[in-house]
Amino acid sequence: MTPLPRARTAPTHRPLRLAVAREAFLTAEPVDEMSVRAPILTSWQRSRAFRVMADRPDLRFVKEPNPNSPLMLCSEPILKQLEDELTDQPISIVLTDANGLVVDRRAPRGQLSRHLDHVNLAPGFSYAENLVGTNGVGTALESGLPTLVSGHEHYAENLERLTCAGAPIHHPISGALLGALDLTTWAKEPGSLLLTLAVTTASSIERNMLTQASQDELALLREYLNACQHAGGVVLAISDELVMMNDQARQNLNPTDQAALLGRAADARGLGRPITLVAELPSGLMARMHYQPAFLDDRLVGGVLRVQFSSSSAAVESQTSTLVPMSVTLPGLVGSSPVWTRCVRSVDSWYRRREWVALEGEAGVGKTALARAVHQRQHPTGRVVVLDAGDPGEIEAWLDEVAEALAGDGGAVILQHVDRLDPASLTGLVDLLAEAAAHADQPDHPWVAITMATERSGTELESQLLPHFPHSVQLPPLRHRLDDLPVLIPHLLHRIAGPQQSLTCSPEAMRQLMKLPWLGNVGELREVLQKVIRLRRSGSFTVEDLPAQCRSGSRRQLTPLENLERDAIVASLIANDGNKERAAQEVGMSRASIYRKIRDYGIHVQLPSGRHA
Ligand SMILES: Nc1ncnc2c1ncn2[C@@H]1O[C@H](COP(=O)(O)OP(=O)(O)OP(=O)(O)O)[C@@H](O)[C@H]1O
Repeated sequence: MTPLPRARTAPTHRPLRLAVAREAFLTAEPVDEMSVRAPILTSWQRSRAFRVMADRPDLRFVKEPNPNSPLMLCSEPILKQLEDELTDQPISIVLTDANGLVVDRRAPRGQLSRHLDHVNLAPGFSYAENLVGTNGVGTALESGLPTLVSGHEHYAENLERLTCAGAPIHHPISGALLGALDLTTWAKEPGSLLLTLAVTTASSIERNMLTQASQDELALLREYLNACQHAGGVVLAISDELVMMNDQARQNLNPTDQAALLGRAADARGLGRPITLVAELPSGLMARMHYQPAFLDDRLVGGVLRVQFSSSSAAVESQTSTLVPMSVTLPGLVGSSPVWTRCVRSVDSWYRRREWVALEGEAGVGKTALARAVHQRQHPTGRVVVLDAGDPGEIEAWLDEVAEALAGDGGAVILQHVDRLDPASLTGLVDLLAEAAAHADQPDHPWVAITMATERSGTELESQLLPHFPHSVQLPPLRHRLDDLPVLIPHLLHRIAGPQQSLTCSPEAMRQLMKLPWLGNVGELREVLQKVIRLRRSGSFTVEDLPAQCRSGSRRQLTPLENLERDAIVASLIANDGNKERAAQEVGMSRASIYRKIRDYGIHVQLPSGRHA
């Protein structure tokens, strides 16, 4: 049984002082800390950081609970017994999943039940702390500890008539947080024993799960060991609660690739049939994954993923360097994620061979910065001419500038946004490049790089311009290399505010920034940090210092493969004018899955028609 921390079990019995303290907190006045228990004050601070509105909490319907989830099935007999024991007591039993979604509620008919309906403490609604603020369910889940929240300790005004005792439920083997068991009664009722009862009930559910889980997991373990012995190579096994990974996977794959594989395995885990998937991992390895479901009798208990690596050029290149690309340090640029490092290394080696390069990618990913930096690494004071085809002004004059730059002595010429040129101007540029390409191997001739967006198939650009560029490199969007944020943020703060600045990013702000999609990439990150610096120039900035657009978004950080999937869904929604059914078909998932993923990934798409999908 989980021990009860005393501070969480002894609510203040001074409701008036507590109400005054809460009022002071909500109006940003100094709070008498003697009136509020420390865990409650900490939770209020989190609620404020989450922007919960105390007078209007976000009591939203999220989804119908799944009655067949392992948590629900294992809890059922325990909840039934408790319900029988509590007959006629004004106590409601609430079960939630790990996200605070209420999956079961049992309450005696009458006033309490009606009040719970009124405050949406009902199946399908979420009581997560980031939506509702301090409460027995959300705060127990957020802190991972049994928590009693009574009357005015609730952050939301409309919960102050209640006392809630929440106890987290953990998986008995993996220790993963599965949900919370909450007992709710009127605030005027004594609540001290409620928390003890909540904790013992949560423990009974965990014990019940252990009995069930050991059978399921033994069945999965058998399949996993079988695959390790007979298939060799990288093997993973995954169930709802458990992940197993053999030594081959741990020793040969870097953590980002491991996370990507686990993300893909997690996607496949609900499938009852075998499938084979091919995907490029963040390091560039091409992985061929064979997923085999595992059953105990007729019940799906998980699946085993066997992984082979194909000999694509990227894979071979990566494998020869123990799967992690070697890093190249470039002036003014930072980043150590394998995808970014691989691009840097490639462009740098082509530059050193004086071979021209086309850099592709979304706005702000660093195409121009990378082309400039590889040149400056070799020639710190060398000539760099950057000409923007996206804003050429008078086109004849722009082409003259290009001709002059190409005729110059050595150096680098970077032509930005060439995909934005109209066909006639593109032909003019192609003629100039064709002439320059004839001398490209001479040492005093400039090295040329072009930048462009990724979509280009079937265009004149592809047929006329790209043949002059023996190499193309696709720069990854920032959301596919979020592990670079911890180095990018201090670097950009330093660049924006100069070496004197002492501003740092707090861990909680970093966690929030890692959850955002960064559609404008490093350029957008730079703008966000510029705004932060305008308001704060020293200390550590928090979520509250971030611009409003950065405070919402998906609740968790997505894995690299989840990010790829998110992008595919967004592209498909746009291509299908927001029709979710057609988009689901196109990306090969069920209608229910696409709805779930749109919600999980926090997707909001503005269609060209101006509508939102
Ligand atoms: N790895 C990096 N390290 C440090 N700064 C970076 C990095 N990548 C990009 N930046 C910075 O981000 C900003 C945007 O980069 P850049 O202009 O090169 O993007 P781009 O891909 O050429 O964008 P666009 O297509 O919109 O012109 C620049 O200020 C650049 O210095």
